Amino acid sequence: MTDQVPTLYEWAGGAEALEQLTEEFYARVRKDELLAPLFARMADDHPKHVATFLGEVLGGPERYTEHHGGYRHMLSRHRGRAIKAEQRARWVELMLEAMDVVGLPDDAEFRSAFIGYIEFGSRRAMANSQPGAGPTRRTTIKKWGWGEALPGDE
Ligand code: HEM
Repeated sequence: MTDQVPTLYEWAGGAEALEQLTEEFYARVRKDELLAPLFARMADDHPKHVATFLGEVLGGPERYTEHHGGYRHMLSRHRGRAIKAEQRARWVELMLEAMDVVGLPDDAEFRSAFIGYIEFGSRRAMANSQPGAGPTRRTTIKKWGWGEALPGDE
């Protein structure tokens, strides 16, 4: 039975859907007064890399680990950035907007699981970005699943 449950990655629509999401999201980030300064030197392929990272988190192929430096690279990109609480909150807000604009599935089960990860990941990113943040015990990308509500639950 459990084998038949799709991954969040499959449910979202795979790599293509996640790339659309991050393109839409970073287009908003670039225009946002709170976030634009943090991302002023972001490379053109940044949205694609974050889509690859999210795909791995959501149970898709482990491409970020295999080709983009994995967990440690992601961590190094947040280190020292001193992300502020209001910047994190805006990041989450724009991500939720982008999900609707690109039409990610909007069933309660998918959204609660995905948003749960967005909260988790953004809070970790903020904590690890603070000056003097210590080393993390984690060395690999955290995987995220459906949690308490599987697809089709009422
Ligand atoms: C679920 C939450 C998050 C995930 C999954 C995530 C993921 C990533 C990844 C994978 C990279 C490296 C991309 C690459 O390999 O090129 C990155 C870089 C970065 N992230 Fe995040 N991030 C998250 C939250 C945040 C938040 C909340 C902020 C700030 C408000 C932030 C700011 C940045 C910045 C400034 C960079 C470097 C951009 C550059 O290259 O100039 N991230 N993030």
